Amino acid sequence: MEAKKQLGQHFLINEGVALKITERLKLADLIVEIGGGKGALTEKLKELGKKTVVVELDKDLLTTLKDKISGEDNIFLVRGDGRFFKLKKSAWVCGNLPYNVSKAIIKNFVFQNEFVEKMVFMVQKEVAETICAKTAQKRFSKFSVLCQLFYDVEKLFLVKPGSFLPQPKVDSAVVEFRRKKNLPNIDKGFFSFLNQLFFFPRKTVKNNLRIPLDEEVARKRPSDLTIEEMIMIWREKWQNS
Ligand SMILES: C[S@@+](CC[C@H](N)C(=O)[O-])C[C@H]1O[C@@H](n2cnc3c(N)ncnc32)[C@H](O)[C@@H]1O
Repeated sequence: MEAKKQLGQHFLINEGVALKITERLKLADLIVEIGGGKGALTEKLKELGKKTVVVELDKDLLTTLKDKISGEDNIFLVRGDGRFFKLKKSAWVCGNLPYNVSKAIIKNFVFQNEFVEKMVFMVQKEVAETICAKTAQKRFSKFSVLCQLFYDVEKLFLVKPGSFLPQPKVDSAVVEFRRKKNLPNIDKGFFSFLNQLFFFPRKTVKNNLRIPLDEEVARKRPSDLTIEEMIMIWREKWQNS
């Protein structure tokens, strides 16, 4: 079966990488893997002996996967879309994500943080850098903020194109998300505020928000603010404006 480009199918052929990913999941009770593919990661998850749900969008691959895990009581295959998959109980989430929708999949689980203590994802190297970027760094963006609001994030290691078949044109990296002990006290309104704050990322905070602000803050770009400063502006200025 040919790999489907539109589904970001680059299958892992480096067992060492699969092992390094699953090692981070040893303490999970329930694991959800997004994009099972031909089962490179699923097979290593099988060895952990944890209850595992594998979500795969491509029904042809589900047939391949079913053969690989036959006789396993602990592994459940589901045809589904990682961008919309809803958790009903607490789980640790992992996956070698399809590049084109990796951000949408990550957002889906970030917004279900009450169920997800840990996530380990392989993504394009630049996406990993965006996830982990800090205030004022080149890649610090709205997506970095979304990832770091509820999670401490860490880039674990790089993976070269030769670890996949077919080979992608870009490098990959594995990132870990660990839920923070103290979650920020925000509600849905904060996300509308964030959209407005980053509406024109290159413009100033003042231009984006159009509310009275301290002069020093007003002149900054959105990406020059820390997450704590964003929350403070939202609470003290935006909600009262
Ligand atoms: C990069 S491959 C990884 C496959 C396998 N886990 C591995 O490591 O070899 C990504 C997998 O995600 C699947 N996929 C693509 N879009 C998806 C989506 N929206 N939801 C769930 N799976 C998806 C693809 O069919 C493919 O099997």
